Formats: sequence, C-alpha cells, structure tokens
Amino acid sequence: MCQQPSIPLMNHNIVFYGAGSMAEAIVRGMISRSIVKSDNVVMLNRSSSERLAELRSRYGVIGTNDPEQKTDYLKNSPVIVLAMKPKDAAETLRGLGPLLSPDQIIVSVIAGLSIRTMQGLLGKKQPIVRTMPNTSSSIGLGATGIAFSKEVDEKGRRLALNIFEAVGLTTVIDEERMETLTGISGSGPAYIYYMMEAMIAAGIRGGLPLEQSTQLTVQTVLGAARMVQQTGEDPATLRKKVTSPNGSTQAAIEVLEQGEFFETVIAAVNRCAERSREMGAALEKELHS
Ligand SMILES: NC(=O)C1=CN([C@@H]2O[C@H](COP(=O)(O)OP(=O)(O)OC[C@H]3O[C@@H](n4cnc5c(N)ncnc54)[C@H](OP(=O)(O)O)[C@@H]3O)[C@@H](O)[C@H]2O)C=CC1
Ligand SMILES: O=C(O)[C@@H]1CCC=N1
Repeated sequence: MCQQPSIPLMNHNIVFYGAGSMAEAIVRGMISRSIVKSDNVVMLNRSSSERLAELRSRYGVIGTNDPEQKTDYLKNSPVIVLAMKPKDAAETLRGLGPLLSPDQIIVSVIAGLSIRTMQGLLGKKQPIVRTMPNTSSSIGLGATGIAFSKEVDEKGRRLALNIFEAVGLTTVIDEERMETLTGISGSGPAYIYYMMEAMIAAGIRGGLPLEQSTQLTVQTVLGAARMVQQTGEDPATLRKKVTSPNGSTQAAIEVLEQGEFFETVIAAVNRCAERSREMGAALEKELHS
C-alpha cells in the first residue's frame, strides 16, 4: 500500500553513486513513500551487474555500470548521492570532480569523510551535504544527521532534507558532531541487533523455540522504544517501573552492572566515533598524495 506523500515529488534524477545496502535502504524508503518515481532513480556501482539487475527488478530503478552512461548521468543529475565505502571514495571523488557543474549537489553518506576533504578531492567548492543515515531508512524509520557546506543554498537544503525526511527523522548538526552521531544512530542499529541476538540466544538456551524467543525479543524492543516515544518518560524512569525492589529485573540489572554494561556501551559509541575520525583522517591524507 502506498502512503500519501507528505513531501513534494522529485521530478528530476537522483543518482546513487554506490548501490549497496545504504543506497538501497534510502531508495526503498523514498520509493515506498512515493517521493520519487522509480525511473528518476539512477543507481551506479563499480562492477556488480547482478546487483544492479536485482535493484532494477526490485524497485524499477535505472541501474548501470556502463562507463558512458555513468558519465552522462553524473554530468546531468542535479543530485548525486555518494554511497560507496570510505576506501573507494578518494579515487571516485577525484574522477567525479571534473564532470561536475557548480549547481550539482553532492550528498554524502560516507562515514568519516569531511566536507573539506570531499571538496579537496573533487578539486572544487561544490555544494555538499554530509549526512549520516542508518539502514532503518528502508522502512521509513531512519535517523539521519545532516551538515551543509556553506555553498548549499536554501533550495539545496530543502532538497536534501526532503530526501531524508521521507525516510525518517532528520536532524541538522554541526559537522564536528557527525562522528558522535555516527556512534549513536549510524551504527546504533547494529548494537541493538547484537543485544537482540543475545536475548534470543538466552531464550533458546532456556528452552524456548527460536521462533518464540525471536518474537518475544522483537516485540520487547519495539515496545520499549515506543514506550519512550509515546509516554514522554525517559528510559531511566521507565526502567525503574520494570524493576521491583529485590525482584527478578533488579537481579538481571545487577549482572549487567557487573559487566559494566552502561560504560561498555559508552565506550563502544566512543570507539565508533574514533574509528570514523580515523577513516576521515586516512581520506584527508589522500589530499596530499
Ligand atoms: N550500512 C550502513 O548501515 C551505513 C552505511 N553508511 C555509509 O554508506 C556507505 C556505503 O555503505 P554500504 O552501503 O554498507 O556498502 P556496500 O558495500 O553495501 O556498497 C558499496 C557500493 O559502492 C559501490 N562502489 C564501490 N566503488 C565504487 C566506485 N568506484 N564507483 C561506483 N560505485 C562504487 C559498490 O559497487 P560494487 O559492488 O560493484 O563494487 C557497492 O555498490 C559507506 O561509506 C558507509 O560509511 C552510512 C550509514 C549507515
Ligand atoms: O560501519 C560503518 O562504517 C558504517 C557507518 C555507519 C554504519 N555503518
């Protein structure tokens, strides 16, 4: 079933340069919310024709890795979303720069890669929107941090916001905070999945069938997130409501405390941010090589 679009339909091409999981999550979200027509979505990758065929048949998008067509799309599309891995970004940006005209907007989802480095690698002060989305964008429940280069005008800002508002929550932040945001919401789904894996495994070890253990875990995570959202109460208050004095929850929380759960999660978020900075620094070095 198609949802009523709350955001204007985009009438021009949007190119996804990199056609992996993150690009697919955004494309799936945008198409299912009807904010772009599938034949306005162009997906380019490096070599995998099978992957492009899969995307074409799944979403009706245009997908090509023919060099001439690629160049044509890259030269003529008003919006290009960079969605390759950081290790592939430097070479790609160097090749992309000469193709661009000043009004084309570059939207990057690449972890760690700063606006300054992108403009350096492109060799021009292109309008750049640096974002950090997450894969929940594919079901319209993404959380995306957005920072703009000063070259992005009001129209460009609105355009970028429309793309990500169509697939979930957006928040505009100072670029310096992007790594911290990556540690929370960019990579965050993986921590929650890891927690879920552990809960499901515990259920199975306790004798529950896989299906039941999975269903109970999923509903528990969903319900807990919705409780925070709908009651307006903070997680600590809600946790206390589950935790009877000297009861079973308290016993469980004590085990988590012994494992320094709280500080471990903070250390994981910090390490994620640090790793993003490391990847950014490696890309910055490319500027001087
Ligand atoms: N996955 C996630 O949860 C999130 C990822 N990101 C960011 O998104 C980016 C992509 O990640 P993800 O989708 O997971 O990666 P994937 O490995 O799934 O996809 C990478 C894509 O980039 C393509 N590619 C690589 N080199 C080139 C090139 N030179 N020209 C054109 N296409 C190229 C690959 O094509 P081919 O297969 O043909 O080599 C592939 O389609 C990363 O920079 C990551 O930091 C951001 C937020 C969340
Ligand atoms: O793991 C990564 O590098 C990317 C960035 C955020 C989520 N996945």
